[in-house]
Amino acid sequence: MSLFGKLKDRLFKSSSRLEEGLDAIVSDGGAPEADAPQRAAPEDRDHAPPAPAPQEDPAPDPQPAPQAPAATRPEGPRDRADAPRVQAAIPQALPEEEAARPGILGRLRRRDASPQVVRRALDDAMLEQIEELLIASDMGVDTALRVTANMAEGRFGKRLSTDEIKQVLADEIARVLEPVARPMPLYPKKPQVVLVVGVNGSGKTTTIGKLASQFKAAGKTVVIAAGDTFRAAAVGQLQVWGERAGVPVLTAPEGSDPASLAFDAMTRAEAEGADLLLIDTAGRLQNRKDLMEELSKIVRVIRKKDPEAPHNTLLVLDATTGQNALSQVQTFRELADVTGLVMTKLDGTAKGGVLVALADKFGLPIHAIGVGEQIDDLAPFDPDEFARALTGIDR
Ligand SMILES: Nc1nc2c(ncn2[C@@H]2O[C@H](COP(=O)(O)OP(=O)(O)OP(=O)(O)O)[C@@H](O)[C@H]2O)c(=O)[nH]1
Repeated sequence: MSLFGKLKDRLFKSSSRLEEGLDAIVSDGGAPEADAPQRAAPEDRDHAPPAPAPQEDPAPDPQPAPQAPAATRPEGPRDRADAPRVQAAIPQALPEEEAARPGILGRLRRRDASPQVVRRALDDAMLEQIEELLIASDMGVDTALRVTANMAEGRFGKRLSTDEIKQVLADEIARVLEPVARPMPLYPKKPQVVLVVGVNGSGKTTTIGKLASQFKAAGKTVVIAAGDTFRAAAVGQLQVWGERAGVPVLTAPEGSDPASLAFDAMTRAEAEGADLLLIDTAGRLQNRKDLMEELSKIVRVIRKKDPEAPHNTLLVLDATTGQNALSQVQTFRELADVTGLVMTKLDGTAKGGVLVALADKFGLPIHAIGVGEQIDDLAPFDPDEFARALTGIDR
């Protein structure tokens, strides 16, 4: 199955909720009409999206991982724009004499070629209903308002079908997501230190395992440090993932100082000439002050070896927590200098919309998304693909 198929399949809960909601909204006050190609004016997009922010990072490695293999990348919007033309070509393919003939068969065929669809005029009431639907899919009030306002621009009063609304919605969502969709930058620095933070259970361990596996597959040497030294189970889990990924995991006795482990891990990674050092950390938000001290001590100590470390601080967020993810970003930004996000558990949640809210509110890069528990279930974040999966657009 293609990556798009997998993502769409796994985002089923979000997309089906949106899809059903849109169907109900259009039916409520809409009327069936011939499926003339009343496409939602793509030319309305003259307020062009800002170009994706250039990576300020100095000289990123030309082969950043994780990257989707080119073959699995979805088609871009330009490819999609071609689709209606292909569909529109089908009725024209009728044999000439049959199309000209006013007989029953000809009329039937023509009717088949233009099935009825329900359309509804885009008005304030409809926009409000769409807004509510987006809020219910965890997009948050501000983002839902912005997305619907953009949808209305140049389309107010136009009659739209569910499919046309889905397309407009997907375009608007992709516009919000485009500036933040950036793979984790890689630097020529050895070792590049990646501090991984997030609340317990958000998927840090799993994400570290998946990242280690992908970096290794991309030819990088990786070392993992099990920095949550207070929880033996967490260390054990990380060791399992290290084995799966074929990457060494440095551990320390239970209850020992995580900063001292981080220092030892730096020493080893340097000695071995490792490309990357991934440091797991504790996620006990119950005592914020302790956690802040613990994280800042890790940073202080590794900076004795490299004043620029950590080069990345990844915040791992569990998508199933919905709006809670927003407050986690706020909190962790106070605890650490978060440079990018990884969103996990997007499979099987109806709360995928939170990612749009996160992009809109914080503008932090989203490096990757977790779509399952297996080692290869970490996908690069592709805004167009995600927007289509979220809105339930079929390929
Ligand atoms: N379905 C799904 N499950 C995931 C994903 N990522 C992680 N998980 C599961 O979420 C649970 C918690 O993941 P961990 O990686 O242990 O989370 P953690 O943040 O390290 O948690 P602690 O070890 O408690 O600090 C595990 O059961 C994982 O299998 C994902 O993308 N999709």
